[in-house]
Amino acid sequence: MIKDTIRIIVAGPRGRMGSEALQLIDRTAHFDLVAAIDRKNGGKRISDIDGLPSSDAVIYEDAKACLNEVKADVLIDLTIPETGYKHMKLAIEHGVRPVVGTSGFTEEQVKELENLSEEKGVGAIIAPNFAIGAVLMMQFAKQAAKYFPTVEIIEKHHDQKLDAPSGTAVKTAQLIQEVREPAKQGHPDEKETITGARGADVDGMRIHSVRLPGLVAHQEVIFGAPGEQFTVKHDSFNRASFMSGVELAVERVMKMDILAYGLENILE
Ligand SMILES: NC(=O)C1=CN([C@@H]2O[C@H](COP(=O)(O)OP(=O)(O)OC[C@H]3O[C@@H](n4cnc5c(N)ncnc54)[C@H](OP(=O)(O)O)[C@@H]3O)[C@@H](O)[C@H]2O)C=CC1
Ligand SMILES: O=C(O)C1=N[C@H](C(=O)O)C[C@H](O)C1
Repeated sequence: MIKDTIRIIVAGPRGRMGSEALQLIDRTAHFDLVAAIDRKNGGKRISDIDGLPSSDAVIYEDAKACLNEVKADVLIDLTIPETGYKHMKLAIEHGVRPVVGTSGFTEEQVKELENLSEEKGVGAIIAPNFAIGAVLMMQFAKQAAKYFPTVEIIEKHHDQKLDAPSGTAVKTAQLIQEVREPAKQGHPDEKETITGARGADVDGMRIHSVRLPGLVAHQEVIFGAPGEQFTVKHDSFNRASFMSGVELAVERVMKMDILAYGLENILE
């Protein structure tokens, strides 16, 4: 079956994820890179940048100008939280469907974007993690939390990551919150002698963020009960692990008219 071409803008094309997304577009017959948004190299073409695929797509530094001048169906954003949020709003206002992997949005920002997407009838996806295994790990964690409400999340990432906790850990905690009553964990009288020792507190469950060179993206969710422990774990060893999710999101967003927060909402 011949699929309709999907015209795509990528924001953050020089980044670890953005450059991987360009390769995905390059090898996918019905994906067409029509422009990129970067904070430098305005006016150049993607093929002018060392290490990026051969493409005539023009780079814009001004996101608004890009969306005004270029006909596009989807904006893939893989930048930083403040920029990703602005790009997402702009895209929806221009009728371009955003697929956003950028992490670090606040709950209020997600809510605002949900409302905007619904109001404009423009589909959108925010995926805290595009790796299918990570999505399953989050769903299994939610399922386990019904039976094991005492839980700690340990996420481990490369040391160039800007946000902590990771978007995946935040989403995991939110999914667990749907089935777990708030309850303080640990000893009722426990005290941190060094601030932060017990990690971030979400309704009494804890999130710990590890940042080390050599890591990519890893998370374990550890459930404890008297005499037993249950762990759900996922590892991304490279950024190719995220690309099947990006591809799926680009395909699915074309048929959507509201925002989905989390890839689990579009998996069949
Ligand atoms: N959902 C998922 O599955 C995944 C999500 N992520 C998230 O994706 C985002 C990007 O990650 P990663 O690729 O590792 O990060 P990188 O730092 O490698 O890439 C980010 C890119 O965004 C660029 N950028 C920053 N500001 C702007 C701007 N105003 N306009 C255009 N481009 C801009 C940066 O430019 P410069 O180089 O000049 O700083 C850089 O090239 C992060 O939020 C990360 O958490 C990462 C992996 C998987
Ligand atoms: O910055 C990263 O690398 C990643 N960010 C996302 C997150 O914050 O969860 C997804 C993945 O963990 C990789």
